[in-house]
This record gives sequence, structure tokens and C-alpha cells, in this order.
Amino acid sequence: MSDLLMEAHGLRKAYGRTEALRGVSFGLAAGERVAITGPSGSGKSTLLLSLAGILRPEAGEIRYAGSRLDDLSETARTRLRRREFGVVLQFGQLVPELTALQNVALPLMLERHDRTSADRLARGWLERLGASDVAAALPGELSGGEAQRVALARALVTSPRIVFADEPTGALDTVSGEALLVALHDAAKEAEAAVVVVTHDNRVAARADREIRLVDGMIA
Ligand SMILES: Nc1ncnc2c1ncn2[C@@H]1O[C@H](COP(=O)(O)OP(=O)(O)OP(=O)(O)O)[C@@H](O)[C@H]1O
Repeated sequence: MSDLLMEAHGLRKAYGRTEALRGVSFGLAAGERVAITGPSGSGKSTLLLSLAGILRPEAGEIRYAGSRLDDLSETARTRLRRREFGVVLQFGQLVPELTALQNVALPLMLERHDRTSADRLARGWLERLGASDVAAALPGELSGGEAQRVALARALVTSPRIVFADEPTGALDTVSGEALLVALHDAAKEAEAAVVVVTHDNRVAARADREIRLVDGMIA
């Protein structure tokens, strides 16, 4: 029995004739921080989305805490993702009609927390990520960097076992990007959460425990 938190073997995924993943295997220990790097189009986002249970690969298998993840129905994967994973995608993906605070509290509300405790936790995370002052703003009123912080707060609010982040510092300048990353790593460490981050940024990769590099849909 492996003691890895997540394991993937032989993942393949194509979009039409484009083979985005061509047999990728991956292991993640509890609390480990892994950076996925590689040139544009090498399959980084596809790998992250597959591991996070958002995309279903066409071949290969993914195990989370010993059980198959890729076999689960869409509903079961969504439920598992909500409970166990935090996900930050390239464009934040905040709900436009909800304020920043409501966006951060949303995963807790979906897990039937009461509003008072959900708001309290959400405020705590906004503060921790330096975004308290935008709590009442709508996503359309936020800068790219602010939206990224709010999205990260939303990913962390449920105390996930794994945080998956796709270019989380992409919209930020160097200093804010660095601060966001330190906050992510500190929070993950404290919560003993693992982190899988897709990045073009060497400094981000250097902060990880391990880097895996993709080239043309395979680990280089
Ligand atoms: N939804 C899609 N439909 C068609 N092709 C896609 C789709 N998503 C990705 N691809 C293609 O699959 C390949 C891998 O894409 P992916 O986004 O995983 O790479 P990436 O390494 O994350 O790229 P980037 O660094 O530019 O974000 C690319 O050739 C891309 O054009």
C-alpha cells in the first residue's frame, strides 16, 4: 500500500488531434509542494485539471487517498473536490454576482456551514491574503491581482488536503506575486495541505519541494 496522497499513472488526454498528455505519471505525498513547469502548450493545465478531478483523462488512472478518482461520476468527483481540494484557475473564476466575501464563503455554504461561521472564516482568509478592503466589492470591480487573492482565499477556506493552482501569480507584479505565494505556502504548511502549482515563474518553482517539467505532454 503506497503512502502517497495522490498517485497518477499513464495519463493520456487529447483534444481532437492534439495530444495534450501522452502518458504522464505523478505522485504527491501529504503536505508536499510540487511545481509543474514547461513550455506553453506542454500540457501543464491539462495535467492540473485532471489531477483536480475537473477533466477526465482518456487513459490512465488517478488515485486519491488510495481510491480511484477518475472512475467516479461527475457528481461524486465534484463532491470530493469540494471537500478535499482547493482549486485556483488562471482566471480566478469568481461568481460575478457575489461580493468577494460571499465568493470566499461560498464553498462553506455549499457544505452547509451556517452563514455566521462561514463569513468569519472567509473574512479571516481575505485578511490573511491582504484583501480585506475588497470584501464588499464585486469581482468586476477587482484588479487582476485582487481577484487572484480572493480566488486563493476561496480555495483555502475549506482547509483542503491539496491546493491546485494554475499560474496563481500570473496577474501580479513580482512583489505581490511573491507575497501571495508565501501566504499560500504558509497556509498550506500550517494546514498540512499539499500544493500543486502550475507556473512559468522560476521563483515560484524554486519555492516548491519538487519540480516536474512537461514537454509535449510528457515528463521531461
Ligand atoms: N479545450 C481545449 N480544446 C482544444 N485544445 C486544447 C484545449 N485545452 C488545451 N488544448 C491544447 O492542448 C495542449 C496542452 O494545453 P495546456 O493548456 O494543457 O498546456 P499548458 O502547458 O498549460 O499551456 P500554457 O502554459 O500556455 O497555459 C495545447 O496544444 C493546447 O492548445
